[in-house]
Amino acid sequence: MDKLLIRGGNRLSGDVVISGAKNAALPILCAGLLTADNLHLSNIPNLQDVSTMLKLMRQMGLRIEQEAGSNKVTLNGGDITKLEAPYELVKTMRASILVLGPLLARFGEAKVSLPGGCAIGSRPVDQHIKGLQAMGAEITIDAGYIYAKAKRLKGTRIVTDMITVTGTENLLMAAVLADGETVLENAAREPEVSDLAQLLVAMGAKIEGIGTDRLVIQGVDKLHGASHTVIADRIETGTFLCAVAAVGGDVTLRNTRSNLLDAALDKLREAGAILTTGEDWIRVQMARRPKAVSFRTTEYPGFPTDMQAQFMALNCIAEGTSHVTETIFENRFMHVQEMNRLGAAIDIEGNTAIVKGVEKFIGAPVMATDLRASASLVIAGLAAQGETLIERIYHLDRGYDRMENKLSSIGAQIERVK
Ligand SMILES: CC(=O)N[C@H]1[C@@H](OP(=O)(O)OP(=O)(O)OC[C@H]2O[C@@H](n3ccc(=O)[nH]c3=O)[C@H](O)[C@@H]2O)O[C@H](CO)[C@@H](O)[C@@H]1O
Ligand SMILES: C=C(OP(=O)(O)O)C(=O)O
Repeated sequence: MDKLLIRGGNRLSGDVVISGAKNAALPILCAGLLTADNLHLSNIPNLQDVSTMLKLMRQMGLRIEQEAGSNKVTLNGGDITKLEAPYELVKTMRASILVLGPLLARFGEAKVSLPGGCAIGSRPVDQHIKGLQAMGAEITIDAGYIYAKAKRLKGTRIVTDMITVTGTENLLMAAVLADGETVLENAAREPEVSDLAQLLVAMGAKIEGIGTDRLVIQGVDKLHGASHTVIADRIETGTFLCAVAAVGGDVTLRNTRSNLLDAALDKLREAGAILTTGEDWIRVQMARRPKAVSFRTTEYPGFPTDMQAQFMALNCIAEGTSHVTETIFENRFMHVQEMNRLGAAIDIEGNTAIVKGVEKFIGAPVMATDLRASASLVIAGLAAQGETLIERIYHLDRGYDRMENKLSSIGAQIERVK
């Protein structure tokens, strides 16, 4: 199993090109199930979850063309034969639940494995199911599979109990081919939801309220092909910004947008980073020890839960004490124990971590437990004195496009070892 070996202490400098967003690319690939025409997609990131999603799509009968070494993918859903997402693929990637809405909307039938609970929380899909049932689907759950059937989904008003990102995306993809009007209240406003909605509009869908918490969809009979460029990955962007803020340096991130992560950028400025931004770049300069910053995670446009662990790494070596409150997932502090192994001083009280800044991390062997926890350990390793060996980095590979290559190119000493 691959591991990452990091020798900490190097300042970072140079340019990094940010990839397309994982959390936009995954639902967008599922939109390929909604039409028999070609979807031409660009800026698809090269990461494990995308490979898994493409494998799932191929199994269903989608034709996929992908030029080697390019970030372009063409999908054709003209010959879909298998309306099923099996456990073997769903268990490695939660986003595979996103095939449920499109399959049901276009083919009236789907069999999708229930995604298992994972390290960050129980993550049920009851809101996806409740919404589809409200649209007239008959849904049963048997032996770990969701069996869904509907002659044609019917538009209706759906109010989800909480804001759910993939729940909104699943119901949106169901609603675009439903009969009549669907109103999604309490919709997620994450930029990745809007990116999916923009693609659906390019395919002929009728959607109003994009970017708001109320999406109004007029169902159409058929969608057609389209071309779309996936938005920049704001979480990859934030991860690199945190790395520079933790170890110091001067780095410009290209192909990204500062207005996708305002809350995180405010916190970085508070921590002492100097940020300058252009239309598609962000420059970060850090020449001091970071200052501790307190925050609570919330839905977009608030501080993203997917950046909590990386900022925790920064706080560990900051001047002062911070309070970090996680409000989205009930078990997203798995990195705390590993950071304490690297010399951090973190206590947990309920859903708040109290982080007392220490002078430095000291390198040690640690274990990655989930995707963003892995990224936070990489940041800790880059800032640490001595060597850090991170095990189980398959979590990192799920969601980052060649992270160690990008970090090496700006001066980090990081290598993949067996
Ligand atoms: C592939 C993808 O886009 N993943 C992102 C998506 O995950 P995901 O879409 O799974 O996260 P949700 O927004 O659905 O989850 C928010 C909260 O609602 C709960 N919930 C959700 C659905 C449901 O049917 N019932 C229920 O109880 C969840 O357990 C969680 O506590 O949004 C999360 C929150 O920004 C991010 O951390 C993930 O990176
Ligand atoms: C939790 C995440 O992803 P997923 O929903 O795919 O598990 C993430 O991207 O941080």
